[in-house]
Amino acid sequence: MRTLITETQLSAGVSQLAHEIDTHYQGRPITVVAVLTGSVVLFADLIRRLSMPQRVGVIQASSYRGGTQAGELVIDAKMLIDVKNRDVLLVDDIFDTGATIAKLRKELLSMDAASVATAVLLRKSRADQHSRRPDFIAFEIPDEFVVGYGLDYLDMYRNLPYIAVLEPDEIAATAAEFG
Ligand SMILES: O=P(O)(O)OC[C@H]1O[C@H](OP(=O)(O)OP(=O)(O)O)[C@H](O)[C@@H]1O
Ligand code: HPA
Repeated sequence: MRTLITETQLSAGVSQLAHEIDTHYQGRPITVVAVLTGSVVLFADLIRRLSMPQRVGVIQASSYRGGTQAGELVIDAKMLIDVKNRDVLLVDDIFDTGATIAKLRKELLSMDAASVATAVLLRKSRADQHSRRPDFIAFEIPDEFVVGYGLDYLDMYRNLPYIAVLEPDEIAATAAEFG
């Protein structure tokens, strides 16, 4: 595993992300929505650095079940709190193809959220992305499969305190052992 972003760099990046979000909202109350499962580590760190009044909620979206390529995107909003007429900040760990963020944003707007802004820890640089960029991005990264700080392969590695690239032989070894 090759470390891409250290624990110290993550902490500084999340603080900077929170600062940009604070500057944008100027103390206005927001509803922060975590995209389960990958954003849980970022979410816990981010909301404690934001200074405006917050309601917090969760929504589940999953498309990488068991693989490193996106499949069908399934959204489960059963646990989501009411977002009608609220300014929503949607928080996810990674913007890869961008499909998850794009679909969730539409979903929240269809629930009559007053506004939906998006914040991600990582944005992958790849050619075939949804055109709307996240509003707040902590780190731009190359197009490699990464794990740690909430990001998984086969639900493993979410607990790592840093972001690492999982090389193809490690992907195969993980699948053989835990798949
Ligand atoms: O930009 P995209 O190509 O849509 O990819 C990004 C999404 O993929 C991952 O979720 P995943 O489907 O793996 O579910 P998980 O959060 O439960 O790991 C990640 O947490 C993002 O939500
Ligand atoms: O690079 C990634 N790693 C883990 N999960 C992901 N979901 C989209 N891209 C990634």
